[in-house]
Amino acid sequence: MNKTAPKIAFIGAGNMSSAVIGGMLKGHFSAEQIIACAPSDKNLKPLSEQFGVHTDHDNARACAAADVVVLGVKPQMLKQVAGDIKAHLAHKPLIISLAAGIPLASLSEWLGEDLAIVRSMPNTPSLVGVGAAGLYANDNCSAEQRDIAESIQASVGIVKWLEEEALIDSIIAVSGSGPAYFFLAMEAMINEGVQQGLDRDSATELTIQTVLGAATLAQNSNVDVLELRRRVTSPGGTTAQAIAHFEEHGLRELFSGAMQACSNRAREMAKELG
Ligand SMILES: NC(=O)C1=CN([C@@H]2O[C@H](COP(=O)(O)OP(=O)(O)OC[C@H]3O[C@@H](n4cnc5c(N)ncnc54)[C@H](O)[C@@H]3O)[C@@H](O)[C@H]2O)C=CC1
Ligand SMILES: O=C(O)[C@@H]1CCC=N1
Repeated sequence: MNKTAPKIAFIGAGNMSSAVIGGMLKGHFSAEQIIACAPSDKNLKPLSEQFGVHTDHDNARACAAADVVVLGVKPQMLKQVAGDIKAHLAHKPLIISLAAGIPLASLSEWLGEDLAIVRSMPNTPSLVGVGAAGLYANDNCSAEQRDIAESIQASVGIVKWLEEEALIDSIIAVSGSGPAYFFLAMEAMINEGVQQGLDRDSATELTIQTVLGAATLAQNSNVDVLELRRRVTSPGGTTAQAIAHFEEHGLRELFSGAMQACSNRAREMAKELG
């Protein structure tokens, strides 16, 4: 393996692969090192035009030349793709699977029991360098391979190594799917802002800045989010009314239920697809 500039093949070039590739290029990786594969040009063209990475329609050829193979296809496609590339992994590249709900046991069975495999659960804010990922490696991974997996994810955001594979399903519930919860909340806030008379552009800009501001403040404060909320909430004031409405209507239970549904679905997918 080329330790300084490993060749990295992304199999699947959709939302998540594009987000990681885009973020990597803003970090210390070069377009020269990266090849993205997909059946059609629809996803590949923007990647070659925007980022200048190599592209190919041939998964097997890209895998045969790679030090690291990142599996970025839908979980439903993974078994078939694994079957197509298995014969081209004799040089034992590091495999990184981004797939939700596909356990290491299935990946090893489909690709080769002796391969070093890391499960990674990133999220789409990787594209702008503020991703959050959880990693879990099988016992075949060397320290050097763990470092490579970590350096790919660390170039696009924060990384947490997990003690148990099952915790990948918790990472999905918190950060893998998490951006969607906030996009939904933002959509609702924008629509209500418009309902109350703001123009859509202003409502959108103010909502985005508020979410960014809250996250940035939480990240840079030495107090917890509960205290930060208290500081917004004047007794007898406006925020208190909004928070009381959320509490009365079970916002906490809604989050718990949604996040449990999320990780339960990952476990179901493992039974259906793994
Ligand atoms: N979208 C997200 O926020 C996250 C997704 N993931 C995981 O990332 C993986 C990819 O998800 P998305 O990027 O959202 O899906 P997507 O549908 O946007 O991308 C899938 C890509 O695979 C390509 N593809 C389909 N068949 C192929 C084949 N036979 N060979 C090579 N490429 C093929 C498609 O052309 C497309 O480029 C999934 O396993 C998902 O669980 C993980 C974390 C977050
Ligand atoms: O919805 C999904 O299945 C993927 C995994 C985490 C985020 N998106």
